[in-house]
Amino acid sequence: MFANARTMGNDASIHQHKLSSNANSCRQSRIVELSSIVASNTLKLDQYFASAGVPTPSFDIDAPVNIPLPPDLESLRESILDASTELNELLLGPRETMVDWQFNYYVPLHAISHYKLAHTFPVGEEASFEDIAEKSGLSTPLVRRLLRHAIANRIFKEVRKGVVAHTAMSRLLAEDTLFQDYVATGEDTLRATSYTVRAMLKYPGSEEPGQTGFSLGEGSDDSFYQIMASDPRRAERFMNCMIMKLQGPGYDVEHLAGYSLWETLPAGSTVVDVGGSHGEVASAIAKRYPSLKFIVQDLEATVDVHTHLSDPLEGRIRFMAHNFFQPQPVKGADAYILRWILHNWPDKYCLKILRNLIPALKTGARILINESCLPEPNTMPNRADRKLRVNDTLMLTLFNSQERDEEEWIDLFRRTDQRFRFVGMSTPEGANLSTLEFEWAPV
Ligand SMILES: C[S@@+](CC[C@H](N)C(=O)[O-])C[C@H]1O[C@@H](n2cnc3c(N)ncnc32)[C@H](O)[C@@H]1O
Repeated sequence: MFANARTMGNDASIHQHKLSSNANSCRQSRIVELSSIVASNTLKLDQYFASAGVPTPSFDIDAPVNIPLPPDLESLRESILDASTELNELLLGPRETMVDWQFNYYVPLHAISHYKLAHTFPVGEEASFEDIAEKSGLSTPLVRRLLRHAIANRIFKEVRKGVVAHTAMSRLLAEDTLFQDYVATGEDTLRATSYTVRAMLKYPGSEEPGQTGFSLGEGSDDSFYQIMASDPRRAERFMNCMIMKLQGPGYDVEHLAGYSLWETLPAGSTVVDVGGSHGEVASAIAKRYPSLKFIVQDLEATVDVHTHLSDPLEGRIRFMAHNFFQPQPVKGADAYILRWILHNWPDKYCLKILRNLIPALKTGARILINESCLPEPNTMPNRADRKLRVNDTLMLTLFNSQERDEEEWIDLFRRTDQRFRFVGMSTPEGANLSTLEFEWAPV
């Protein structure tokens, strides 16, 4: 009887195999389709690495921390990442995909950051858990547990039992100060994240920057910027974290400097960059268009320290302290830029910022918004879409603000004043930010 059952079982599995082979010969399953995308595109990348003499990706201490690729191959890399993520999640299945078993990934990272564990021995050398414990003041068992969690994520490696060495990732933690600040800031962001729904419950529908997950997590009614202003080191850490996040071609100011409006402006035109920070955008446009003049406005504390410009730009770029919640003092300029300003503010405050421009606007003046523009559903590769949605929720957590789609941007201007005319939107190849152009058209 047992023998029969075994035979039946074998027959059944053979039958099942035949069925799935037949199905596959009719139509490839999604997982096979994805694995083919991964295989063929990875082969192309590997051929490029070999022909360009670029090392293939690795976590060795000397490995490049970014993968340097020309734009056409960058899109190939994205397609591999998208396909392999989908394949991974299909094979995990719905339940395991949603169960975030890495929810405390940041505990070892924060411990490494606080106790400077990556600094306890030089890159290229080895250290025992005991050595690291002695230098950090933590106990050996705690160091072992925390580092083995990190090691499972390729941060350090255990070269022999009880002895660790650096990988490319632990090297970043040891040597890259921007990256160190990025990790340290993650602690603030995680706390704020875990308070987001609590803030929504406590302040339903709030558009106040002091009623966010961030503020609630801090036990404060102050906004993110007020809290940062009270702690200069924390503010610097956050700024470094932003600099790190924005490295790479997607956020390059050259995308905005290449915008079509600049070449149509008459010689001597004035462009105002509202909240223009260090003047990077103004400098990039000024270098390409020597006949344009710029005024960069920001809060007093920011503009004071950023007055060093290269000679040819001196005289064409002027810095001015201006709070954009006050009426715009530069009247009759040809264009006003707001790059990455409005996504930090809920609609209620965006309306105030935009209405403060109106008394200064001459007929035909252009307002350029340079911001993320959320895509229509199902129009963007999944990884890029996830990044945008992560940022949108982060805006909620930190500011009670949001990222917006094209319709929402147009609607924001319509609600500000019906006399704004939408001219158009463009997103250059490879840019993470879109430019939306509006014209002041009172008649
Ligand atoms: C996300 S940054 C964008 C900076 C710059 N536009 C860019 O694209 O790199 C926001 C800027 O708004 C400035 N800012 C914040 N509140 C402001 C206010 N009330 N008035 C003027 N500038 C302000 C900040 O100092 C900061 O430089």
